[in-house]
Amino acid sequence: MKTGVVPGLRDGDLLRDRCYVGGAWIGATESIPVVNPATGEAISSVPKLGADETRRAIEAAHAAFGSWRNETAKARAIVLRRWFDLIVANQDDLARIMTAEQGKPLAEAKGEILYAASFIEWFAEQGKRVDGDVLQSPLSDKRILVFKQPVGVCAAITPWNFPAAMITRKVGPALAAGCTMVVKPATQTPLTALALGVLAERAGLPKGVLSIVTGSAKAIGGEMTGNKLVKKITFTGSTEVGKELMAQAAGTMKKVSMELGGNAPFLVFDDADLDQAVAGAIASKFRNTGQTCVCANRILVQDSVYDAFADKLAKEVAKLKVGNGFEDGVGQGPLIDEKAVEKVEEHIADAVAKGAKVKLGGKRHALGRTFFEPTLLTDVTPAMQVTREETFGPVAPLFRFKTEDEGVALANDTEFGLAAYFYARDVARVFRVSERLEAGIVAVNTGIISNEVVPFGGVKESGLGREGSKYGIDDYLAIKSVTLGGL
Ligand SMILES: NC(=O)C1=CN([C@@H]2O[C@H](COP(=O)(O)OP(=O)(O)OC[C@H]3O[C@@H](n4cnc5c(N)ncnc54)[C@H](O)[C@@H]3O)[C@@H](O)[C@H]2O)C=CC1
Ligand SMILES: O=C(O)[C@H](O)CS(=O)(=O)O
Repeated sequence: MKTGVVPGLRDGDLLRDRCYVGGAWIGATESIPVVNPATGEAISSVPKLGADETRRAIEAAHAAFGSWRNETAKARAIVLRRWFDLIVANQDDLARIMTAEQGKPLAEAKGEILYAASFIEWFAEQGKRVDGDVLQSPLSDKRILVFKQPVGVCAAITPWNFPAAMITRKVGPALAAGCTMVVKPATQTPLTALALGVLAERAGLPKGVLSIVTGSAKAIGGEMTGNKLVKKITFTGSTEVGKELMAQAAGTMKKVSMELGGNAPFLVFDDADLDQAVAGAIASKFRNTGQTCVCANRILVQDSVYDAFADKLAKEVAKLKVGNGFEDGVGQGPLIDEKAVEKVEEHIADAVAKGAKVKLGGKRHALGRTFFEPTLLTDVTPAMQVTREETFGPVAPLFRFKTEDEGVALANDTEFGLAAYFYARDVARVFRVSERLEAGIVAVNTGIISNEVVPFGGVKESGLGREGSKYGIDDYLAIKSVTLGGL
């Protein structure tokens, strides 16, 4: 196996340049380079697979489904727990592979590995609590039972910004429920996914239960959404692609789960603790260099505290260290690619052209490549692109509002509804605003909402379904009623 360029990697066997299909590691005549976004160096390469290999993975998942679903939930949990233990034991190597291919600081990557592992641990247990029902029959000669059964072969397509967690948040519940799964990771970050496959194999996951395919997104996605053997599609990524996949899946009536784009408002009311609000804004806005779907995308500050908040926030943003994720103390890695930098520049230029002011940053970092200065914009108005589009970068645009009603109306003025944050201390206001915000995930006096217990998902055009939590396994189950007559 190619070891590639991953500083400090101890177990080179985790770095795979082949795909895991039906329990075999396979290559292809063509390959796709995997590049370190911080340095531009080629780390490794992965096979350019297409519809044929995807079909092979789906058929292997179908063949494995019968025996995997017939295992007891406890037996499945034992294998998943072994996988969890191996992920935790290999946390450092997995994080190094992630930092090399995605760029996030090593400490943040280690955090993601534990976050990813938590979904395997959580759903190993949740699988054992999938119970049916015996219902009160309205007829004396009948009994009514409810069975919850695994939907079957599932297919997952995942994004580059959380190369581990977005995979385990899908594979965990699917396998715990008794389903089998084929995963297509993002083209930019396949190595973390393949390393997770190595550990799943070491954990004793039966061949075919999990496959990981890399290559042409359209060809692989087309096979996943069109193949009759696939009963569910689960996708995390942009709303645009999510809609495309949903339309493709409709042809064979597949279940779909969609975790899509966001445009999170971050409200600071006049009764907020401003220091807490600043800490929350830093945590939410600049996590993963602003490349998460739940990042604060619009920071809305009540008039009377606007200047004080802006000054405090500027002081903290100025402390953020930009650099290679392997360097100590770096809190902001590179953006994933040149296209991402151009989108950030476009949003800043549009805002300034329409009257916004750059209080801090505003341009590409002196380090070059895809590094960008953490940026604070003030006097931002709803006429600007940053209001409507997800920046997906380290830009904090500050808007003003006067009244609570105006703040909530501004916050809700978007077709997205994934996360929403606000800082306030008045209890009545906390309940009023929590209930009025149009989002699937609301955070009060905190900037971080991500753990395995929280039901994660959006409303409006941010998606369908919930991942993680005690609800996350439901999307991988089908409810069957059984009526016994003639009693
Ligand atoms: N709601 C959530 O949890 C998340 C949402 N996102 C959203 O995704 C965007 C950024 O992530 P990206 O990876 O650039 O999104 P993307 O939608 O371009 O790609 C996501 C995945 O879909 C694949 N893909 C792209 N086009 C496809 C097609 N036609 N058929 C099949 N697969 C296809 C990609 O290869 C990747 O694996 C942002 O809008 C962000 O908000 C990203 C991560 C999490
Ligand atoms: O891809 C994302 O942005 C994640 O869903 C965000 S989180 O789950 O890590 O908060």
